Amino acid sequence: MAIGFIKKIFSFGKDTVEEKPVPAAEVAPGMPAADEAATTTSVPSGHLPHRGGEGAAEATAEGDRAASNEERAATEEAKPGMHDLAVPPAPATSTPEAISEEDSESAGPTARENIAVEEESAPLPISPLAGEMPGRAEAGEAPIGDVALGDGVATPPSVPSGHLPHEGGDQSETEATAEENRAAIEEAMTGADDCADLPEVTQGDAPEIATPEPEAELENLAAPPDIAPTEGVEAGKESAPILSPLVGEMPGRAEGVEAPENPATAPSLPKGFAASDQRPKEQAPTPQPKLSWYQRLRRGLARTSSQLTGQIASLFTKRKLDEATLQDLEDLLIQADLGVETAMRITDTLSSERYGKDVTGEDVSRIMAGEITKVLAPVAKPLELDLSHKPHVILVVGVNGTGKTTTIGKLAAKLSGAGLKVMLAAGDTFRAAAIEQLKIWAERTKSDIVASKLGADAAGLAYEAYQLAREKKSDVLIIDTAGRLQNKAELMAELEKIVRVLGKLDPDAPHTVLQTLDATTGQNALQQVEIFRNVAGVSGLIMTKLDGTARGGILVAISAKHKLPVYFIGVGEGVDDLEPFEAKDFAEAIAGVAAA
Ligand SMILES: Nc1nc2c(ncn2[C@@H]2O[C@H](COP(=O)(O)OP(=O)(O)OP(=O)(O)O)[C@@H](O)[C@H]2O)c(=O)[nH]1
Repeated sequence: MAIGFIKKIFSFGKDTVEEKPVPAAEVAPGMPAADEAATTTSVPSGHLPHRGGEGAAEATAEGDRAASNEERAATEEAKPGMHDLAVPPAPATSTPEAISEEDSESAGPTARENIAVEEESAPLPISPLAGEMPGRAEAGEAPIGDVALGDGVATPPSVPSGHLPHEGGDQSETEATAEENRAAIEEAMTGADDCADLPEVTQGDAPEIATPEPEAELENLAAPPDIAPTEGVEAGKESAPILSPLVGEMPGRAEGVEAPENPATAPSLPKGFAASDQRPKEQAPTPQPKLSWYQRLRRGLARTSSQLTGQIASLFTKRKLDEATLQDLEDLLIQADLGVETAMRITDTLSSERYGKDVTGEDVSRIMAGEITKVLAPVAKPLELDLSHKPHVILVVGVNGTGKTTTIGKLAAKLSGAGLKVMLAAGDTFRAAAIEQLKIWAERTKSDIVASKLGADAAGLAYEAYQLAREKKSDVLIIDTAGRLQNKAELMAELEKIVRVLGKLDPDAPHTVLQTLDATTGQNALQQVEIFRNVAGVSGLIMTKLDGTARGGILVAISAKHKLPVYFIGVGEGVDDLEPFEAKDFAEAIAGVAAA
């Protein structure tokens, strides 16, 4: 094997490629020959992630999600081993280092037998949806760890958007087929705009349970023979045949009552009359052109900026700049989540330029945009991939619903679109819909996928996925994780374990730990970063949902405090709605000044 080879540093998002020699010692076990590493395709955009963090702040509960996370803990307790899954046609494994101590029970070779690897565009089976899975229900039903994927739990037709329900509901038998289920999820994942306002399915929404077709079973995941019927699910019950009503019972066909032949036919007018129809003609709706990502960003931040500019304008009406005004301005900026540090930067600059003089709202906005840009510019960095790792491992972490799975899909699309070999690992083993969602993303983006069943050990899955990605010579492995509140100690410990287990295969892995932040969150996001950074070594951020009613100011406060790279921003649910983070664009959008 060649010792000296070229380590290619790929910057993903911006800029270009940098080459530097790598000492042989850096080559991970199982690494391919140097020439293999060097032949990888170029990727869009440069910066090395940094890891680690300072002391964690005390966490606070995030009300409405707390209950479901407690259930997750219960699910965790009750989840079965992975050995009850059927063996997939897995490639031969060379386990470079055995997992020992407390990790061995989950990440050892037995776990390997239970992982399903699906090649790109293989037909996928349908799995039950998140909220309908036992162990996820609000009512605290017992988890059914033994239920393999493919035990179809269908989406009720009213399930909104790509974010499938987290909460459970009553279960009932339906005629839904696996295909319908899958179609519903796919539709939900694409119908961003249409679904944005739909309510989340709650416990009372009675999700439906589909009777799975035998062929719809996962080819490599089988239900164990001793599967117990879960509460609310009547296993093996035959569905009643659908009977059409008798003719006499049909509306308008009751005995002796014949429906008018054609009620819609207008009577013919006598000679000398003419029919006129004054009703407004129905206009075919003109399709709205999709806004550019920048327009969506500005629209998303409009609430923050218009509130700020409105308040600033009224503060500076016919007033000379004095101490009291500066103090009022500082308060406004802090209320907009910008953080004390940035608020003081802005007031200091304003004071040094205009103290004792007349000041307009526009003056303030201009200075504000400039100072925010200065805070954000150092963190607006491309996501750098070191493809000599083969694979570069990206672990995606964050609180529930912050957009991890969706962001992984978007990243995979960019990477595989650039010719890289991508593997996804469905490490969110708590939520069936998350597994299904990731499978769909894998299919769409022509990525390989490693998935296991609901309730499987996430650290074991991550370990197996890493080994398989090495064997298949994937360029990038992206590992999804279950969403968790930052104040749930046991779930955070599980995340720590995933990181530790990956480190057994390569001490530098995971090479990037990405945290997704929901832009609509506000102040809590600061604390999320603090805790996840300490537990999982977050090395970079992606802020999602900046197209919604975003409170983007918090990203400024986070950047000022943590100085973590912000790689991308999410501006929609579609596959292309992920943009490299640009400090100036973002600052101008918050300050409400026109792009220069
Ligand atoms: N508008 C908008 N919606 C987004 C964006 N990113 C994700 N979403 C939506 O947010 C919801 C949650 O996204 P997921 O990707 O399921 O979030 P998650 O973090 O994986 O969720 P858990 O698995 O519960 O932890 C879905 O409806 C997504 O379509 C974005 O940039 N803009």
